[in-house]
Amino acid sequence: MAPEVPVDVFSGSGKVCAINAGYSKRAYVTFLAGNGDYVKGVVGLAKGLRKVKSAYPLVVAILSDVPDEHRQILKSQGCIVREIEPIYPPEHQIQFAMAYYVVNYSKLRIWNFEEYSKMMYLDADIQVFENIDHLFDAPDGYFYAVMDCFCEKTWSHSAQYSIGYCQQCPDRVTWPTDMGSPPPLYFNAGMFVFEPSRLTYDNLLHTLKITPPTPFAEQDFLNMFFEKTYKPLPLVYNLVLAMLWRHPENVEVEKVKVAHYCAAGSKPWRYTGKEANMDREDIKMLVKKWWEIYNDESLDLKPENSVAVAEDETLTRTSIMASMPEPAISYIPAPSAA
Ligand SMILES: O=c1ccn([C@@H]2O[C@H](COP(=O)(O)OP(=O)(O)O[C@H]3O[C@H](CO)[C@H](O)[C@H](O)[C@H]3O)[C@@H](O)[C@H]2O)c(=O)[nH]1
Ligand SMILES: O[C@H]1[C@H](O)[C@@H](O)[C@H](O)[C@@H](O)[C@H]1O
Ligand SMILES: [Mn+2]
Repeated sequence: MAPEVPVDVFSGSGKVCAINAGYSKRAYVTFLAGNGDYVKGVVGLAKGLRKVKSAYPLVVAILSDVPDEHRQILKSQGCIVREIEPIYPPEHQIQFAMAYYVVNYSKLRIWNFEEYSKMMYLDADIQVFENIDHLFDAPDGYFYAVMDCFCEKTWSHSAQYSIGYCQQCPDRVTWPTDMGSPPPLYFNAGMFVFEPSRLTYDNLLHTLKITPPTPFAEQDFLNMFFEKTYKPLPLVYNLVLAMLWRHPENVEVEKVKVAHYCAAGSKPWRYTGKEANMDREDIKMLVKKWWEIYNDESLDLKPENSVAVAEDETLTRTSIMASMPEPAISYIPAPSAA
């Protein structure tokens, strides 16, 4: 059934904006920084979402250092490219679990994408194997994400790691009473469902200003900020690959809907098989599945839709986006499921 089309938000263009139509108030969103190879991850993700016939478009929040050539590739794959300003944490001596994690604070800008009522954030190193659109139907007012695992070396700075505690198997090592109460549930921030909101956005930025950075950067920050509204999703919605060898009893790999290639050495576009655990059959299978999607030309955006991209680029920017830096955003319809 055709959704109701509300008032045109394109200032003075007189055109009805599909962004504002009911069906397009939801979108997937990812984040891209720099001129490196993460762009491949976004292309793979765009194609993966098309393969599973997602009904919603993929917005890519990019920093200004993403080269033009990469922006064009993303648009040609049907992505909605939105440039965002970087966000920095307050200055502080801190060692991030990975030095580049500092860039991820900029992700907080996606709370300002208020023309969407609900969004699902996916890291560029994520791939979807099944349609997960139904997660948008989860009740509003919560922050949905999958619980993380604390067992990899990236966690060696933490109290959890030092005593061998992991929330994925809380009975293995019980939390010692002399360490206070056990930490609250902690999610991996590579995948989450949230509601953009100016109020939340302002609050996030304000709170960040008074919050010293910590090793997992915005992931720690979001865990703290959304502690009370966090609702855990089943593991199949974000399989952090280390789960395969850290908690095999919790994983049924054939049921996984979303794989997160975050384990050291597992990014498919950099995969060599040499790092620890990377010679596992399940890892090889998941890397192969990623490449099959990435290389599948039938999943490229069809040329007839690309024309729509070019036409839409001539539209004036919405007032909501007027504060965004150039280049102007472009809107394209949800990628065809064909
Ligand atoms: O040079 C880069 C580095 C990162 N990214 C983007 O930032 C995301 C996060 O980086 P990784 O996927 O490499 O990080 P991890 O999965 O190891 O990190 C986890 O912890 C991070 C802490 O900052 C974030 O919360 C991230 O979403 C979460 O999955 C990438 O997917 C990608 O979307 C880039 O675009 N370019
Ligand atoms: O975000 C991080 C990262 O993705 C690591 O690779 C993983 O081992 C951690 O559990 C997670 O918190
Ligand atoms: Mn990731």
